Amino acid sequence: MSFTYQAGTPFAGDGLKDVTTTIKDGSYTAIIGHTGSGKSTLLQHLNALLKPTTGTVTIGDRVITNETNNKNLKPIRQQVGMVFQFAENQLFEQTVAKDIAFGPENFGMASAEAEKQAAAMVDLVGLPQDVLEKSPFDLSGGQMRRVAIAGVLAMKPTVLVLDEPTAGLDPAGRNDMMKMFQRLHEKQGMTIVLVTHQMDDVADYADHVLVMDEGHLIKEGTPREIFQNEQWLENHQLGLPKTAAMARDLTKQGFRFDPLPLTTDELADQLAKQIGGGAHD
Ligand SMILES: Nc1ncnc2c1ncn2[C@@H]1O[C@H](COP(=O)(O)OP(=O)(O)OP(=O)(O)O)[C@@H](O)[C@H]1O
Repeated sequence: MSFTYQAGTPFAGDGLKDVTTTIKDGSYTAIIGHTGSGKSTLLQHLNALLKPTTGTVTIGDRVITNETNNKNLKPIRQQVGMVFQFAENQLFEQTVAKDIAFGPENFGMASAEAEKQAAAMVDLVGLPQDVLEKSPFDLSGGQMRRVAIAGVLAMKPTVLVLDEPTAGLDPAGRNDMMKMFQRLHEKQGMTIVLVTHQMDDVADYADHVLVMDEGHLIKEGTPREIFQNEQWLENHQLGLPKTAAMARDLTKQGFRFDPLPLTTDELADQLAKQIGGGAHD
């Protein structure tokens, strides 16, 4: 598919060009690429917020083209939950419970049922029950973002699409949030699609990676395949995960790594072997 912003006007601009790919059910897919490469534009096609200018997007058994009627898109919006950058900016209700219940109620769920659902979602995102009656605006930034995510999860999506979900959080908050998505992926079998500039998160969590550049999908594969060629990454303004960069630096001191470790566990294992067992003895 291809997508042109403001197609047919003098302001037309390419967003995506000839992108062909499949995001598998149950996968944890990361989308990387430098600023303006088309990541957010691609995400918005995953729940038909944008429709392809040419070509098709197939979500489950629904085929979206430029001609698809907006009326037919509601089930897709329920199935594919979208967490935008700085999702907390979209909170607006008087209480956390009402904010989380807003989506399900809008989709026809009875109010009492939706509030029960809100209580369950607060648990799922790791917030205490007493936030339910608070104003979302009295919470910390990290808590507000969790409330926004709870509102998306309340729709019971099978796919969770995340656009830089940890931007602006401190390291501990980032780590907690990434662990939360990992739990949803592992325990509930959710398909996760993550746009990120954090190569460490790609190495730690993703099983598949799409690399975007100037609206094109220029490479896809496992994290190991994507991170195997540092020069190629540099040419596309991308870096190595910190662990891999550290291992590469250690090769200058005589250490040998094959393959280059992508996670701290892999680095520790390979180092232990080379320094006589180390902590593993
Ligand atoms: N609403 C818009 N109208 C016109 N052009 C747009 C619009 N949004 C994005 N674009 C253009 O489409 C291209 C892809 O942008 P997109 O936001 O998808 O990139 P991105 O990879 O998500 O960038 P970032 O990492 O900065 O979020 C860019 O050239 C951008 O300028």
